[in-house]
Amino acid sequence: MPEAAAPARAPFGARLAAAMDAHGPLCVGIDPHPALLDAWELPRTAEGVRRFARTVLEAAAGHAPAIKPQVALFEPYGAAGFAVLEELLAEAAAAGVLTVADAKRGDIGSTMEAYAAAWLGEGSPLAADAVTLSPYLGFESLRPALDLAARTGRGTFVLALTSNPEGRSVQHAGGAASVARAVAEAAAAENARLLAGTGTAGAATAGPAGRSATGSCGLVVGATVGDALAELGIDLTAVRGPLLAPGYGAQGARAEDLPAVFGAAGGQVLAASSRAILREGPAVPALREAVRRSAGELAEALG
Ligand SMILES: O=C(O)c1cc(=O)[nH]c(=O)n1[C@@H]1O[C@H](COP(=O)(O)O)[C@@H](O)[C@H]1O
Repeated sequence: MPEAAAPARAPFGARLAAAMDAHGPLCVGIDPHPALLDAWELPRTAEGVRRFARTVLEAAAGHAPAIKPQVALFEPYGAAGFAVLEELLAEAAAAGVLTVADAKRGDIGSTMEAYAAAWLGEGSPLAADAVTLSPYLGFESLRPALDLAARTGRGTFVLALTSNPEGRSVQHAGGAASVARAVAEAAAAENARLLAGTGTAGAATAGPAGRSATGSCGLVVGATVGDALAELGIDLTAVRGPLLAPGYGAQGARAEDLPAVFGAAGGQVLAASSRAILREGPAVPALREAVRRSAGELAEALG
């Protein structure tokens, strides 16, 4: 797979920190569930998904630092669905909104190279600012994506403690030496390496405490995980990277719950919300109001 020359793009960690300073800690999920398309009186087709995604982007632009399209909900439309995703990523870039492709990729290293090229590679039509990754084939199996992200100024969010209750059975395994803790420590090592290096994968910023030196290797830590961090002895401030926190909104976590969950790492949190906002559509003003309300309560809770 040919790789185009690396661009003059600031590292993802620094770009996200700046965007969060400007617009707060909300990532708007774009999850075009069939039931939401019905509620918005849109067809269950790629064209329906296109109109849905454009509407959400219009409501979010200027009011949230990032959007997170859920790739699974574009996939059922095949090539036409991926074409809509490509358009959305390009339109978000033009609107100055960062994109997190929620693809949860993870495979053996040689295959991971191809996933990395698709979601993080220069010139790829599906390249986003960051992609979600699953580390359950071993954190180092993600190396091709981590390295390509560093070269292209893009980022990764690696699943550590997911928002669903079933996640515990794998992520808490090992007790004091839990799987989740190993993932967090590997991300911390990655960011330490990148921040000490050439400056291509993270950068010092003047943001609030917790974002003062933000690497480009983030973690996914659900807003619903309760006291799991204390229970497992995980220090997320040591990760020095952004924390994507789904579970806020439709899955039950409230903004006021976040300080207790994340403690001193609150400044690193980018809370993701999809259905709780999307249910307010299809009118752009109502959606925008939901975005502003969520962004406001998150900013107040996280400081
Ligand atoms: O990686 C994710 O974003 C993710 C990780 C996780 O632990 N839990 C989780 O809900 N998500 C995603 O975040 C979104 C949550 O959607 P809502 O529950 O509608 O806000 C979905 O697209 C999920 O796939």
